[in-house]
Amino acid sequence: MPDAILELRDVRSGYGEGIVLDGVSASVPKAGSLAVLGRNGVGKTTLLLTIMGFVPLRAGAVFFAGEDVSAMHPHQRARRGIGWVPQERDIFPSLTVEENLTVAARKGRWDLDAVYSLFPRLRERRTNMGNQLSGGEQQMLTIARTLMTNPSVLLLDEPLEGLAPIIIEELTAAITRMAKDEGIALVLVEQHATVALGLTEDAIVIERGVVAHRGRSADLLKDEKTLDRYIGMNLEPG
Ligand SMILES: Nc1ncnc2c1ncn2[C@@H]1O[C@H](COP(=O)(O)OP(=O)(O)OP(=O)(O)O)[C@@H](O)[C@H]1O
Repeated sequence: MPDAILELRDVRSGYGEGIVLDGVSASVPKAGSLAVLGRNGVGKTTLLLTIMGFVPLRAGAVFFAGEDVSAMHPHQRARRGIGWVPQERDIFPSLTVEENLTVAARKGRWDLDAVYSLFPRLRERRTNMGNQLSGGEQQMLTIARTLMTNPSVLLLDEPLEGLAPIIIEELTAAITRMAKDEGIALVLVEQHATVALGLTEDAIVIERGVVAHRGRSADLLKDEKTLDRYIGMNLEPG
């Protein structure tokens, strides 16, 4: 697929002797968005870790902007433009919000003004230390910090996990705005299928190491039978 920013070809990966993903293929168009769905433990996080290079490939390949990055270290992939937003809210606790943002900065459309306009709460908290933030604010800062590196694709690992409804609303609004940004593609791992499908154009469902279903997010959102079969109860946040 020539217009793909990210492409996984028959990806096989796992931990030690164990194989988690066993032939996963998927692609994300430039400025497109892909939801990665599936029950607990099917390998959604492993998929993101494999894209970043933290979990080694056993077979297959990962292409970014047409280049095979399979043999590259995670920091090389990050420098190429793959932005990873980990689940565990990775910020510097003893730096201020603004320092957390500026240490990550690379030239591009996402600068302090742009991320503050996406997350007004961070502008209000700009002089607070990282460890003085609520869980939701830490999640916003983790996303904003990755945006400051001006990635071409952003990998989001369960960004809404454990957050209060009001913060979930703010974050989904921000993710919607990011998804509309011409310059950035999204891969969104999320347990809550309806939220993830509302935020993305395309979706894959992983089961037993392979892509069990793929399609347009809007179509899957209406397809209760398929959702129930592959994902079960995790349809709503909370
Ligand atoms: N560091 C690790 N070492 C060994 N096995 C691991 C490791 N991390 C994850 N696994 C296993 O790999 C499988 C996939 O885990 P992964 O976290 O990718 O799933 P997930 O779909 O993201 O799950 P969840 O929705 O619960 O976050 C699970 O069986 C898990 O126990």
